[in-house]
Amino acid sequence: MLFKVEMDVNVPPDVDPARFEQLKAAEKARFQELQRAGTWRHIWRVVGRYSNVSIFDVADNGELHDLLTGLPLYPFMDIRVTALCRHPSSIHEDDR
Ligand SMILES: O=C(O)CC1=CCC(=O)O1
Repeated sequence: MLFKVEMDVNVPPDVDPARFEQLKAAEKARFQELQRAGTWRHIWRVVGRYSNVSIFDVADNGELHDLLTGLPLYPFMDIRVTALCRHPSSIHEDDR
């Protein structure tokens, strides 16, 4: 199942900068692991914001929930999820 996931990262003003850099490094490592696995299919930066738009390919809602809530930056994120399905005109067989 494909999902569009929009993530806004909110950096708390009082966060320890070194701690936040550690969390960002952990987030990047987890992202690249999931990207290699084909689960986190795409990511784009939203211009001018500390936000991204991503496409996830997971088995079900529960898998996506567990994955998102386990992200290192999850405590600092606002997340919006939109379920997607294949457009009938798509030429891509894997759009589902
Ligand atoms: O920078 C972000 O938008 C948050 C994030 C997601 C994957 C990653 O490496 O950082």
